[in-house]
Amino acid sequence: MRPPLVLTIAGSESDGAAGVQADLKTFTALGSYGASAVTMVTSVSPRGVRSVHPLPREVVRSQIDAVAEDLLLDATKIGSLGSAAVVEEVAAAVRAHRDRFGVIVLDPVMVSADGTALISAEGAAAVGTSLLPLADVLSLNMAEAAQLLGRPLATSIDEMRDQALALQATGPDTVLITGGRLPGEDVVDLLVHPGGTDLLRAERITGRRVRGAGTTLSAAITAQVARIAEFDRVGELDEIGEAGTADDLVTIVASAREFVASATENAQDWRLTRGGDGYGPVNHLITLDKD
Ligand SMILES: Nc1ncnc2c1ncn2[C@@H]1O[C@H](COP(=O)(O)OP(=O)(O)OP(=O)(O)O)[C@@H](O)[C@H]1O
Ligand SMILES: Cc1ncc(COP(=O)(O)O)c(N)n1
Repeated sequence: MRPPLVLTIAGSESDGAAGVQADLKTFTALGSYGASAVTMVTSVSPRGVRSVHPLPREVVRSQIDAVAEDLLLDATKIGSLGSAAVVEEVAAAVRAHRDRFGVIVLDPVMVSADGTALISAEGAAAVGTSLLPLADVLSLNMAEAAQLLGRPLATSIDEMRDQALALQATGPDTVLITGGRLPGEDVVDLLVHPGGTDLLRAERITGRRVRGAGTTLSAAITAQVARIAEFDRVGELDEIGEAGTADDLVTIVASAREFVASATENAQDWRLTRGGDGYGPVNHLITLDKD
């Protein structure tokens, strides 16, 4: 017997709102065992990013190989990578044993919420050429979609759909473009999958500025994918109802969005900083809240 097992390949983010820290908390909150391979170290506070240090490629490779050679992974999330060298090393590590990583969810983090670049231009280009073809699920915001395609930011749902289809053509079966940046009363995310296109609407939460929602969403999708793989393994798919059918990813994404929305709402009143300002995290551990 074993729990759903998930690996995150991503950067450390010192204030715990995004990056590996947010991934591991989210995996835990959703019942998965989380392993990690750290790709870079960032010094971040709610006021912004102070420094970004990609790790040497061999350090990243060694962590991935150690985990993938020995642990029975159900799913892997790939997040922030920092440099073209690390992107290429991660792609090489995955290609060497593609079957050992389970379902791969790629969240190609490019820019932090305060506008700081988290990867070089060559690194971003390498994500497009080397990692997109290896991903099963691509989860990204509108700015990341535009950058990967070399197009302007989408200004309508139709343009989001065109960009999602263009990204799907590069490899991943399922592409989720999140629409936090598209103005409107509702937030609309767009999901393209083998069965068609779905628009996922939710009421926009207004209030304090949030950081880490995108990271938490892709981590929640990864954890749910692993949970379904685990139910499948032990022959208990019936117990989770719809989320075990052909519409898996639509249901999984919808439930991951609900998780992020509750985690965002729940942390609206948090004041973690001395000055009380800056971007606030979501409450990743909302499922463990006893109140
Ligand atoms: N104001 C909001 N109210 C409700 N949901 C939101 C809001 N903003 C974003 N979301 C949801 O959060 C998820 C992440 O979306 P977003 O487009 O903001 O990604 P992001 O830019 O990577 O986020 P972040 O930089 O905060 O991590 C999506 O599911 C989106 O619908
Ligand atoms: C190491 C690291 N990873 C990711 C993000 C951004 O995440 P998000 O897009 O969720 O704000 C970040 N700021 N730092």
